[in-house]
Amino acid sequence: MKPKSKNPKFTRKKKWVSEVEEIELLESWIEYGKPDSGSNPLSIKPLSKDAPIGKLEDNDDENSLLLFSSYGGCKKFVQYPISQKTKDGLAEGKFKVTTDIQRASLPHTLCGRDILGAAKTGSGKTLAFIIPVLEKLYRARWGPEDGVGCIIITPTRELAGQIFDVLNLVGKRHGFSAGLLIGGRKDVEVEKESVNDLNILVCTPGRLLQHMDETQNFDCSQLQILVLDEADRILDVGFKQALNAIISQLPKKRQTLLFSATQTKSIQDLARLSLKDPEYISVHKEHVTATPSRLQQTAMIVPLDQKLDMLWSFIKAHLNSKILVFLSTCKQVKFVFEAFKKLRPGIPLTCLHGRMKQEVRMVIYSQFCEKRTVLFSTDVASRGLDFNKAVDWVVQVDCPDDTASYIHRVGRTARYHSGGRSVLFLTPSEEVILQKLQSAKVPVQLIKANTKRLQSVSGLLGSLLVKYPSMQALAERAFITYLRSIHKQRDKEVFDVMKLPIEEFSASLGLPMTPKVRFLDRKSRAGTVSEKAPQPKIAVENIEAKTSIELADPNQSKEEMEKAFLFEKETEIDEERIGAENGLTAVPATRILKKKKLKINVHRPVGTRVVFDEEGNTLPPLAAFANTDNTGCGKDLVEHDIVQDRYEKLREDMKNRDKEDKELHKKRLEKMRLKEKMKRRRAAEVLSGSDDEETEDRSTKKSKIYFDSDNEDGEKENKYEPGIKADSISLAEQEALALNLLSSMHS
Ligand SMILES: Nc1ncnc2c1ncn2[C@@H]1O[C@H](COP(=O)(O)OP(=O)(O)OP(=O)(O)O)[C@@H](O)[C@H]1O
Repeated sequence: MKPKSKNPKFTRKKKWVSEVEEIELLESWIEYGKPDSGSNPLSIKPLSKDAPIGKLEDNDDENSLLLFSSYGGCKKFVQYPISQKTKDGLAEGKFKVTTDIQRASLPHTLCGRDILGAAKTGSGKTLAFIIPVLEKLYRARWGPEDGVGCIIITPTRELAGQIFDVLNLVGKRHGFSAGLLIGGRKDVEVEKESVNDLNILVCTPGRLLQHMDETQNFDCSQLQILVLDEADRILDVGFKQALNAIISQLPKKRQTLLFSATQTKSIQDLARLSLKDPEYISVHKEHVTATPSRLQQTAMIVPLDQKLDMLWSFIKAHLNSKILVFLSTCKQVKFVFEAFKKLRPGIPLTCLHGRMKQEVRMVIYSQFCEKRTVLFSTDVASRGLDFNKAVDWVVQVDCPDDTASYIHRVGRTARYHSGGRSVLFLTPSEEVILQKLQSAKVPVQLIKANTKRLQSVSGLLGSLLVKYPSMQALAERAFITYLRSIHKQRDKEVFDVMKLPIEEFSASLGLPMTPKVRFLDRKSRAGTVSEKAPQPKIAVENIEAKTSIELADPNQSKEEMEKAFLFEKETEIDEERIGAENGLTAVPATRILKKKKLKINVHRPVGTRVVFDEEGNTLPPLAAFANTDNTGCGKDLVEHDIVQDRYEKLREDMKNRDKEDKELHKKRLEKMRLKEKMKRRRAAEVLSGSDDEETEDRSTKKSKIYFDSDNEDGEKENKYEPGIKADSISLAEQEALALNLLSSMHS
């Protein structure tokens, strides 16, 4: 029974389901459930006695309809007891055959039951909740004057936009009004005026709460159905407060649908949502893997300081692919995007992160849907997004927070019936996550990268940082935010900031000095690290500032390049080896961190202060940083040497680059001059054609014409030899002069 509206505005005036439509609806049900002869056609009995009867919620004051829960076997949408309007919408969207999750959940959701739906990424969960939403309101004869009947909550704005599009497509034959309420849009005031007239809200938690708090008369008291897409994320701590506040304002009597590829089963979460006997529908159970079977997943061990080299080389080897690259922080995304853009890999690059303006985010999202590019992104693009044309590769440069995050990230490829590939870069200390993935039924193959094809970019990044001072700040922020993100990770078994080669990492970003990270005592850190695990020691001296990058062989085919780069030698996940390495890391990292009170200074990198030694020479500030204990003189020197060394290399590199630039400039000038000369000669020939007899005067005339066109004031001046009047020398003389100049430049 539809709840009675307290608000006079919401009294039902119009019947939205006409008699004819109602009969059509019933006929479609009758078609699949033979009614007993002579029985009331509105009370349909199940086909078999064993099949459970799901009592459809009273959709009409007079009639109570029955629906079979055993519709699970129907493969085509046209066979379902849904309205013709929804069927038409589905047909227009070219949705004919149901997917597993749709087939498994629709019989329950259409009966009005609460469900927790779990199915692999890209398996069609969106339609699995859009259809019952439309049907619920349709059967309740919901109309514009009834206000908000459904709320769909989703964690990101892009995903909300995507769901809104599907809703518009499938529900366009219905008369419901729907609105997209997401943050970052300026028109919140306009939204406030119309939000009460909307029937279906697709929103992010923040914006919905804003309306609940600020919009006058905002009324959800008649809500019929609530959907949480990416439910586990919405129920996560990040959204906890907002969600609790939202739920407290919704009526308890409603249908609630939770969907995700990684579903929550926490009793607390379910209690928070006041679910009523929810059905747990998981199509995972029947599958061997938790990820799509068409997804080829690989992982590589890459030392932290070689990650950018690896990423660069990967991109260069896959220039014809659509690649989605995940990094852990906005600053990293910004830095890698800006730096790689300047280095021009030969494929368009874009980036997406939460700090961007919403309009820009939307443009980038739709660009990536259309074009073959590389998109650097934070986890803002990790859930739900269905990039139109298939993503070929998902590259996880930084390790995901947990297995759920991994599943969602790789789920951006291999969607519906298409295939895809993914690669995960793991630092040696993060290798343990592979075990966790395996136990979560995620089949990842550990492969070895072909290091012969690895192209180093750290030297180039160093030069970029010198050339573009703003890049230096970006690199510092990328460095610091990455370390902070690792420090903040909950799973200390996988993430241990103490195990990271910090100096080398800083150098790999092109930073001449390591920005200050306030670890407590560095000396004790060194001690703890050596106790725990062997580090990939890559000497700073070895990171050569290379000034050029090899270009990928254009004659090589795409497949060849990819194979050569990645699959030098593939190995299965070696459980014993992981176990052995785990043995080395037996000391729980949390304890060490607690004792040391790790603090990372974000605001004041040491690199901004100049320190002088006793003789007045400038010392790199890192030397001061190294001097954390009174007796650490030797260490200071080592630190100093390393930094000095790096400085020298950078300086040398810059000198070489300057030389190259000058040469280039010279050549360019030379070309210009030759062009000018040719122009003059041509002008001279034109003039000589009109008067062959003239010689002396002609040359004057010609130069006059030439110089007049160059100088609007009519002032004649020789471009190359100031002080010599152009019309005082002949053309032959001018040419000789130019040749002389050129030859002197060459020498
Ligand atoms: N029945 C269907 N017939 C044809 N295509 C479908 C059907 N259901 C879904 N799709 C298509 O499959 C793709 C993935 O669907 P959807 O985005 O709903 O997946 P999802 O399960 O929600 O994924 P994620 O877990 O990543 O959010 C979309 O392009 C969608 O159009």
